[in-house]
Amino acid sequence: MKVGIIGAAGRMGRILIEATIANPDTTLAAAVDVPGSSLIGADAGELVGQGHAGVALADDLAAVVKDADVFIDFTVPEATVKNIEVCRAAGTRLVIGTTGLNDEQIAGLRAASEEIAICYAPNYSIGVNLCFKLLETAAAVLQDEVDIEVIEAHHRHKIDAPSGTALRMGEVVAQTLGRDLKEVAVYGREGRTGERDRKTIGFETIRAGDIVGDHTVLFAADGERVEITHKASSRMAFGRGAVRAAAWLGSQDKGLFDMQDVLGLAGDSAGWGKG
Ligand SMILES: NC(=O)C1=CN([C@@H]2O[C@H](COP(=O)(O)OP(=O)(O)OC[C@H]3O[C@@H](n4cnc5c(N)ncnc54)[C@H](OP(=O)(O)O)[C@@H]3O)[C@@H](O)[C@H]2O)C=CC1
Ligand SMILES: O=C(O)C1=N[C@H](C(=O)O)C[C@H](O)C1
Repeated sequence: MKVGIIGAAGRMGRILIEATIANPDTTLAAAVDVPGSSLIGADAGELVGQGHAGVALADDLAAVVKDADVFIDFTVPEATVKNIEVCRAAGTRLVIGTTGLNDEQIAGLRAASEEIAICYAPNYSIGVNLCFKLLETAAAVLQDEVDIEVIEAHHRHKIDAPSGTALRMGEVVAQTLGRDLKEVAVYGREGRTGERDRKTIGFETIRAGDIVGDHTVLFAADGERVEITHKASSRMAFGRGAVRAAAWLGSQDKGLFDMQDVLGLAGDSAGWGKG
């Protein structure tokens, strides 16, 4: 499968180049970053210390969109929205890891997936996707007898909060409990808050240092607590998963999928394509 990387000079982009080169099912065919970057024209393989790959970093997706079967986009929402349109016009598949898209941007993505195959997931690590299933079980068993809080920690460079993964964890729990996350979410607390309402789902965000990505969902009852925690110690956990998704997406013509589909875990869960 010929794979192109968008946001190739970024933290995840570099990892994705490495992961694409390392995966026996994928070949690096294109790499794109933002116009004006001093790295435009550099060889993508050399950029990540993997030797010459014969793929020069481009600054215009439209110019290289036909070079790959699937593109992987880990950039910013505004760029992702434009990239979706370029891929839609070219009929090229897209794996999206960018988080922080608003409802309107997600609606656009959903519309594009009627013409091309799109995989969109807030977290491509296998461990986090397993946690989504564990959260369904925990919420179904503990039901309305617990207070639920989602706690996440990331590096100081992260620009969106809460993380896409934390929001998805909240959605999975809320959907299992028959609640609407938009109505019950509480984002941080300050001042005289009053007693906690058991129906709410709280989110706490930490931004510090070089934390790759930690997520905990806390279910607290009177007398006991359950915590489901995932800690990423390397971005390669996300990179390997996203490249696996790209290889999988190659056999799809159109539709909206997420990492649960790639791993065969999709069912009643609250994936992007399901809600
Ligand atoms: N789903 C998942 O598993 C994961 C998702 N993420 C998400 O991925 C996204 C990127 O994260 P990260 O790699 O840390 O961020 P970075 O800022 O390190 O990388 C983003 C890259 O995209 C580039 N870029 C910006 N605009 C464009 C454009 N129009 N065309 C091409 N490239 C562009 C940036 O260039 P410049 O810096 O010059 O603006 C930068 O090189 C975030 O939304 C993050 O939350 C991260 C990890 C895992
Ligand atoms: O920005 C990051 O770094 C990450 N973002 C994703 C998110 O917002 O959930 C996934 C991962 O935790 C790393």
